[in-house]
Amino acid sequence: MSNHSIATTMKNTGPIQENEIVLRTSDLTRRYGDRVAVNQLNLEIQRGEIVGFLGPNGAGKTTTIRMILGLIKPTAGRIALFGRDLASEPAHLLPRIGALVEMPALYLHLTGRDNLRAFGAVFGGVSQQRIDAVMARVGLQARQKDRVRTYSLGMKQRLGLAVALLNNPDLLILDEPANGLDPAGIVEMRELMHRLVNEGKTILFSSHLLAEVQQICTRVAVINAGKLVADKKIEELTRGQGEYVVQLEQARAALALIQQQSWGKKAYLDTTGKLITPSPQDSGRELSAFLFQAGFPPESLTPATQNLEQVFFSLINSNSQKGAE
Ligand SMILES: Nc1ncnc2c1ncn2[C@@H]1O[C@H](COP(=O)(O)OP(=O)(O)OP(=O)(O)O)[C@@H](O)[C@H]1O
Repeated sequence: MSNHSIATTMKNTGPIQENEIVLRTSDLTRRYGDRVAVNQLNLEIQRGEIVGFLGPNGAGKTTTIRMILGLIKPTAGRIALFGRDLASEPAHLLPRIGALVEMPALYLHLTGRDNLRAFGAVFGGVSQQRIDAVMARVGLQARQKDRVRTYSLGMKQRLGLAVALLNNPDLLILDEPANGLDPAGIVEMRELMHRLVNEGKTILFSSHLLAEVQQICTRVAVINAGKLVADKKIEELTRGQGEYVVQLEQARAALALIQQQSWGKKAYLDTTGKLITPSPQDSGRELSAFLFQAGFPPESLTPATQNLEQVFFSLINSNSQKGAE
């Protein structure tokens, strides 16, 4: 992401509806001179979703996020928040977004609590009770009277999130929220994001930690060179291609037999000795019946899945090749 730093939230101004489209970008484009940083991007996020926004370095994620936060203007295209046009009503709509972008701009010489007081004073209408609630939400009560200078990176990140939550925003935009966190901090951040979504918030977040994204997101939007290359539910994206993972004794003998079948030419053994194979008529039941009849009863048989990392790299590579053609 860029070096831009912001931790912000603004005032909540209205209820949101069930199944509401919280964010929609339509042909959103941003150019810097001749370079197209974001290229006709169409994204849609519904209330209650946690959407992972992925892409290699320089793909256009930060530029997109900065446009959604009203920090830079699109060259072309539109952004609608809660069904209303951002360009026409920024003062009404931006208060409903809380954002944590890169390292939050905190006052290091003040305590954690005084930071929230200071941001609360800028936003207006933030009560002491709200500050208590937000401190508890991010698990910083015990350290709230310590100066932020003494905080770990993970604690600063959580305080940044507390600032973003101060005014109870409907949509949270988090740019690399796990940035600099240790494994325990990453788990805490994941649980916190789950709790926030269970409370009715919607989250769009960027990350380079694909295993983390796979665990946390309901949906993933991938961009490359400013263009959307995938926008799918995690299960759809990681679903295998009709192959099965079979654990059985005599895997090698079963493989030899399967490879003689018209449907089984692509079968192989993985590094742990499991049999990875297509199935007759693409059905797990048919494969199981075949193995039983052939005298190779399977101990287990499950549809193969791909991990997000494999999917991500194949998407980015195939997209780059298309671009080069
Ligand atoms: N202020 C700017 N002036 C000129 N070019 C810019 C500016 N900001 C971003 N760009 C260019 O726009 C493209 C997209 O950058 P952006 O920071 O949005 O990518 P990103 O997906 O956030 O990358 P990363 O994962 O590295 O943070 C890059 O080619 C970048 O060099």
